[in-house]
Amino acid sequence: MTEKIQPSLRWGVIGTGWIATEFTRDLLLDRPDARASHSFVAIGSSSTQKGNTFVSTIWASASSSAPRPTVYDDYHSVYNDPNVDIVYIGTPHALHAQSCLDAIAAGKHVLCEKPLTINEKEAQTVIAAAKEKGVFLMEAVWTRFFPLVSSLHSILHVEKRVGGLHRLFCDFGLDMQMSTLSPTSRVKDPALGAGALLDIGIYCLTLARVILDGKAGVEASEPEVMSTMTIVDGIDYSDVVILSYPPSETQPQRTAICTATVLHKSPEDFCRVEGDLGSVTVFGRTAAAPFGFRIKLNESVEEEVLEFERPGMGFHYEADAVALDIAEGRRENAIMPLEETARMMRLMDRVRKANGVKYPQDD
Ligand SMILES: NC(=O)C1=CN([C@@H]2O[C@H](COP(=O)(O)OP(=O)(O)OC[C@H]3O[C@@H](n4cnc5c(N)ncnc54)[C@H](OP(=O)(O)O)[C@@H]3O)[C@@H](O)[C@H]2O)C=CC1
Ligand SMILES: O=C1OC[C@@H](O)[C@H](O)[C@H]1O
Repeated sequence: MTEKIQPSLRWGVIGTGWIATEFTRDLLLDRPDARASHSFVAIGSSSTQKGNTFVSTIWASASSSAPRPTVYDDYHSVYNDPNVDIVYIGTPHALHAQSCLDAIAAGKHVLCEKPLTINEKEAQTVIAAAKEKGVFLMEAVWTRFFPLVSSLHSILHVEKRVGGLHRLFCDFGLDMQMSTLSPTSRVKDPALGAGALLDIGIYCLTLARVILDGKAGVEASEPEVMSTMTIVDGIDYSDVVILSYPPSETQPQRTAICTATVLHKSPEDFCRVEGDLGSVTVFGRTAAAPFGFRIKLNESVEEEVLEFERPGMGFHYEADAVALDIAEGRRENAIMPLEETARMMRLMDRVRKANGVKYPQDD
């Protein structure tokens, strides 16, 4: 029997901040169960010194066999590097659209951090460009790829352990110490796309979709939306978004109450789903980093606890999925399809518009 060749990707990374560091570290981990292999060939940074520090810090602890990437003091050199298969975009929100367009124009596949862009209009432009160029594009909503999320979906929608679902509560709160941050911080500056909804609220909306929508894909039903936002210095510090899904042939009416704030840390039990037969509580560091969930059936006093370990932070789940897609000639991913990204951007546009939160890109 011939051994199947594992897909491999050569990454170019732009931006050398927090997420780019964690993403790169994770993909360099030795993983016995890896479904794909990843190497880093180019890093683009605003400065060579920053880029070199990024590489020396990460590669100091990476496997010694991992080759070091070329460091560029700009992003365009990464897009134009012939050794790069795919560009990972880890810059602030407002830069995503242009970086995606530039990478796509250079013929590169793209994995771009969430949110793909500032609004749906920009997202549609980027999606159209990727389709026209025939390259792969995905918004890096990494949580969708966690085994925890697929297990939760299967327990709720295939096994139907808690029966028909009624309500979901999900909170993503972080104390970002806003008063101490520079006005140019990406989580404070509206020009960079700051605001709780686009940065962290998106995770609760994602869990609401994955959990309350049986299909969680393009065929999912459209909810009614109600919302309120607390706005400080032009950005939303705290949000409440209520999604009300109409009853379907297979499910009763369902309501999701999604909250996000940059002022307070949410509790470890950050999400609860209630159904006819019981409830499920999802716990973890945040809605971006769930560790497990507990199932409590009405008839039982015991809770069943499922915990999920992952090597590193868990960024390899999305990266392996991308590598498999590209190796098999797909130009989008079935778990995070482009229409789903557009739909999520549309939902966030509606919430912002209803509450008067506007970015320069909305004009
Ligand atoms: N999936 C997840 O769990 C997470 C996702 N994210 C997403 O990742 C993206 C980046 O977030 P994060 O890593 O926290 O941000 P950081 O501020 O830590 O890093 C952003 C990097 O982008 C580059 N950059 C280019 N222009 C600017 C600018 N005007 N201001 C600041 N940085 C700039 C810089 O790299 P350089 O100077 O080298 O060019 C900087 O280091 C966001 O889209 C965010 O939503 C963030 C955290 C977690
Ligand atoms: O995606 C994210 O998840 C973790 C948060 O710390 C960060 O601000 C956000 O961008």
